[in-house]
Amino acid sequence: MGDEDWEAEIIKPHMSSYVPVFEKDRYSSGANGDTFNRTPASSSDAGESNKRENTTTVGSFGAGKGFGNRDFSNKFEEGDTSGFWRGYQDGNDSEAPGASRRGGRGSFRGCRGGFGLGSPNSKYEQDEGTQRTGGLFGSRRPALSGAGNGDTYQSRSCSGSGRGGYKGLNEEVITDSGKNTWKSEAEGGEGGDVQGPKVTYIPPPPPEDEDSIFAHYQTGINFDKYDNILVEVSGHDAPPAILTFEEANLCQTLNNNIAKAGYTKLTPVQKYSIPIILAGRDLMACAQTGSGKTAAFLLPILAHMMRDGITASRFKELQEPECIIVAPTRELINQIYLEARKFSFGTCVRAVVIYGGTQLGHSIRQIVQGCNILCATPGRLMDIISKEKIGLRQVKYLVLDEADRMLDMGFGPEMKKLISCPGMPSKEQRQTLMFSATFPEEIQKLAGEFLKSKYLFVAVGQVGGACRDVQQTILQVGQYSKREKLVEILRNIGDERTMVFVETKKKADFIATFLCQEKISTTSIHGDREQREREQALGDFRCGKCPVLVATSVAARGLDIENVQHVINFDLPSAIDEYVHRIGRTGRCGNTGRAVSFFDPESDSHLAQPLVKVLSDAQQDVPAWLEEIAFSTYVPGFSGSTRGSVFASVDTRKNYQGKSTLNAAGFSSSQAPNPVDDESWD
Ligand SMILES: Nc1ncnc2c1ncn2[C@@H]1O[C@H](COP(=O)(O)OP(=O)(O)OP(=O)(O)O)[C@@H](O)[C@H]1O
Repeated sequence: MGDEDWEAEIIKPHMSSYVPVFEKDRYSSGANGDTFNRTPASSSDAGESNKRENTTTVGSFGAGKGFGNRDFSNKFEEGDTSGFWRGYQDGNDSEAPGASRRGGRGSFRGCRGGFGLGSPNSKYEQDEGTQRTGGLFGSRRPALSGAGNGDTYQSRSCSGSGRGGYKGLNEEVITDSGKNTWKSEAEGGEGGDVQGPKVTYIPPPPPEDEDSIFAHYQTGINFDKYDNILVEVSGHDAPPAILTFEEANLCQTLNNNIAKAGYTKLTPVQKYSIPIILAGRDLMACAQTGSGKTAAFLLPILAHMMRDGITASRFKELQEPECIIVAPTRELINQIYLEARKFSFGTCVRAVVIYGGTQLGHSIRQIVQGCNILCATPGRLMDIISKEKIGLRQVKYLVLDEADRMLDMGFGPEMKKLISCPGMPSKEQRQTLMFSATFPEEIQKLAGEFLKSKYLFVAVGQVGGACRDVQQTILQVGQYSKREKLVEILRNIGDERTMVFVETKKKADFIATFLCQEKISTTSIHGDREQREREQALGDFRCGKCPVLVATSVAARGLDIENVQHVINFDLPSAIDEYVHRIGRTGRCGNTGRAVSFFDPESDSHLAQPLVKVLSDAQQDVPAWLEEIAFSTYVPGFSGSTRGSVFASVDTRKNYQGKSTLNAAGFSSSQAPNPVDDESWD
């Protein structure tokens, strides 16, 4: 997109969006069971929808093929290799780059802009539709297309035209190793080399009233048990932990905001991280999912800003934020932004969020109004920097949330570009903070490039009460029995909020559709859905309208949703760390939750050993059959990723000689008085 384009976009008025929801009320099986129908939200929707429908569904299951239950099941199990099923069963489906995305196998090809969803914003949408239809790239939209009388649910509208697929703004990338290292934004950003369809989505502004800003959920019955969790701090001259918010000596406004947020007690990661950050140290912190890492970095950063007498940000074409926070998914960065807005309430600190899948002009408009804390996904951040709307000279704090993901091969290159951008202060001149629930050894080594050599490492243990916050069950379920088992479990669960994780985007659509057919209100989120659809899906799940959310790993990290009581791993992820993040969507902040995982020995045997380790570390029952598989696939020297028996990850600075301290959180300070050879570990 050229420089002028975003300015043109700016004058477009905000348009509300129409978003599909997989919901039992709005879907029904066709009379003959062949077509999965969607009742248009209104007749005008339908009209608009049909007018714009321009979908070629050759080989896809929109063309009168089965979405009736029986057909569905037969095709799946008999291995029909036509249309959707072929793509699906090949196991590559939309995640794979190359051939399968570009068609050639008959699945999900040739759809050019066909998103037949009715929208009252016809002009606006038509513009978008025109671009999609006429453009080089096929629409990525998971169309619910209004074709003919009954709308036909097309799970994935297409994956590119004959001229090669557009790699979307939010792709899950399968690397050569087969490891899914999706990255949300970095590919094909609006200002990047790869030109995609013009993105016009403007997210609705968050509510402004104080009650909404400070809305929070209750800590759970196990919150107090956090006090017994072991914490290890490694590195030297670590400042002592604090036991209370008062000890942090924050300014009155921050204290008020903390109280309004309902925080009365520090979590272990906060007890250790807040004083470390206040002391100006770089930090790598590894703590259990849902244990308050966001506030652990936001509060001391804000405290510093207030202490330094930050001046109110004002309108300027080039903004120079003091703090940049990056996270791997759009939804997560938005959540972090909302936390930043909450804690900075009543101060002159202005937080801004920008992320892909939304109109670039909108991002720029937000920034030019003033920006002290910039929350961004990597692709959009680099776009905005290249457009010279953000200068980096004033950056004092760089935060990588889900840091292991931010540094892996998906986002690592983007992050390296960021720290070598002109103007970005060197690591000696800025404070760099990394947070995650998992820190594999190889990633810790990469992190050295970003952190001062004397950074501190905080590892919060998972033994004690918190380990039982998520009750983990592993069931041996073969591929062809999974759907049946899923329905059985969901029927037992009733209306309790449940996230169902699957491995691929197509499968997410497929399972969501299947569940709707089973009259279970379901929505889905994955990287091929339009951003407005993703946000709507999350909204519907959050408010309980759709108590089941089918998701790919795009939703595995960071999302903090009240009352998620269950996580079901319909497919296990390829890596154990991802498993840890996924089950962490439940059992947050001292609440309890359950995770059920379908283990298919055909495809999941490589996970047996790390799973046994994770289960036993968390004091969960380990099924005998799993132990047997783990034993038969025994890999000598395996240490369960980088896990120790107490901590999810440990400091891997190999020749580290400093004393690390192991304390029940908050009971004593941690000091590591012996200086270490700072470079010795790499
Ligand atoms: N001290 C506290 N008291 C009460 N609630 C808290 C406290 N700290 C955090 N919370 C709440 O706990 C929830 C989880 O926090 P947060 O999302 O920061 O966890 P996290 O450690 O970043 O999780 P993940 O690893 O999944 O990203 C949030 O709703 C947050 O508001």
